[in-house]
Amino acid sequence: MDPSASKPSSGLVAAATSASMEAAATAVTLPPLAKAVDAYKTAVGTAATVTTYVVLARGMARELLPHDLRAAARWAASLIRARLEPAPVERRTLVIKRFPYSGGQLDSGGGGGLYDEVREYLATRIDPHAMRRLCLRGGGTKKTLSMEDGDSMTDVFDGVKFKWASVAGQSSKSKNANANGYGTLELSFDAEHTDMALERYVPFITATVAEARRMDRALQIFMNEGSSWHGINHHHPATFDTLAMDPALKQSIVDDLDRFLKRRGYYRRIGKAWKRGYLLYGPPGTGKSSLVAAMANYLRFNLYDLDLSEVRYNIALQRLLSGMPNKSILVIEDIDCCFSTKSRKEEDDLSDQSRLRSSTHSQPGITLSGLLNFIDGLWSTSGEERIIIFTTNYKDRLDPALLRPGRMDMHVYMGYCGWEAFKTLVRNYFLVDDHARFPEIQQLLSGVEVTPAEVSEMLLRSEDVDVALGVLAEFLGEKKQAMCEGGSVQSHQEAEGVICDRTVMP
Ligand SMILES: Nc1ncnc2c1ncn2[C@@H]1O[C@H](COP(=O)(O)OP(=O)(O)OP(=O)(O)O)[C@@H](O)[C@H]1O
Repeated sequence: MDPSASKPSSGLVAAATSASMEAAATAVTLPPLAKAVDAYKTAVGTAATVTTYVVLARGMARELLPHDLRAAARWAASLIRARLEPAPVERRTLVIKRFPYSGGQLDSGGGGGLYDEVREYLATRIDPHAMRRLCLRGGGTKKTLSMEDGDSMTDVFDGVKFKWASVAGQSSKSKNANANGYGTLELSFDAEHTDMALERYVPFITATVAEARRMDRALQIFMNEGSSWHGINHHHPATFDTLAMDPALKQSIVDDLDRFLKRRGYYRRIGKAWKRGYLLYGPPGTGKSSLVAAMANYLRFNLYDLDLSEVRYNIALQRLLSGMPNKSILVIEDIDCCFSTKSRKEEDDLSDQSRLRSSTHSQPGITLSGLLNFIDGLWSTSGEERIIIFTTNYKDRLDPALLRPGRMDMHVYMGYCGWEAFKTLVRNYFLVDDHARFPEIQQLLSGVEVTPAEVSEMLLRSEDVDVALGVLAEFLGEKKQAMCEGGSVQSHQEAEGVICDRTVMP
């Protein structure tokens, strides 16, 4: 056989083989775009087929199924759809209007009204970075941010979103310039949170603003004239930082106050009046008045400094005490000097008739039992969150009725200047924590009775710490000498103050 005769056929075979190889190569190297196009074509084809079937099925159903059956199917389909689709959330909106005071003046100066309270509250919640436009108002150091009319912001309370919108007033209705201010604040929220908005969120705003205003206000000290109080601004600079006393004692007072403030619910539950009594005792110049001022500054409570020598009748005392608001401190200084030495027992032994006389206008004079009864009785129930402080230089002269447990909850001894108190004073006056003369002064302090007031006076003699400490060392040396010559031996048991908590606060 001629080998050439088989050539063409082998050429065809070769050509066919190479074509199939090319096709195979093309299939292997098909680019992703081409694959996507193929997939798209397949999908379109499938969709067209499905659509055709649906149209056919609907046509057949229309032809074959009776009208009632079709209506039932439609109803079932809509029911399923309603179940699957989330229901539109119902919203509620509270409109808070800015009402004018009588005489057309707007309620705008923070003087009251829910509108102002909400504005003040929102000023603390606004995120300046999240708002495109903001209003800045106020002057001096007090500036507040608020939303522009037409803007809105979201506040989250207890995990729930509350949306606030500022809506412009309708100034076009009136030519009156004041009308520009009749804007409203609108609070919107999901309907299911209506109770929360009204019963918790809005009261929370009101309480937050009231507290912020209280912390912001200037403190006042009231003094009694007759049966009324007269207040002046109270700028006593004493704070717990500046008070020179044993750090542990100081901390225990601060902790006690903090606990007291948090205990509204607790006092209600146990059926006790929400008040706390402190008896501060110790020699003159040890800082009792300074501690009272520090407590007032810490709590931001106004002080009511009661001068009992000004009060002649129990009825006047009752009027004064009833006139004290919540969150205030009643101070009676030198309580040992306020009453005659007549003991509570003797007072209790008085006949009914004499007691009646002592509580009427016919017999002037305030009795200790009258004061205590009123503080424990009516006064306790007519207000909340009140502190009573008695001070004395002579605790041993006090009537036992004042000292019995439950009356003055905490007894605080303000003692002579010890080492820690001295270091606080030097830090306050010279901003130094250590000095070459400290060891010498520490030694001297351990042997003399010197009050923080005396030490303060010496430190004030010079602005130069070296000179002032030299003056103090000399003063302490002289005191020590005088005491040695007088043969007095110092007991410094209470040098830095001792605390005696009569009723342990749970
Ligand atoms: N513990 C203290 N810490 C800081 N300063 C004090 C302290 N004690 C006294 N001082 C200084 O002495 C001055 C008088 O003190 P303060 O009136 O507080 O003492 P007091 O114990 O209330 O005296 P008195 O019993 O005479 O009323 C204060 O203004 C203060 O400058």
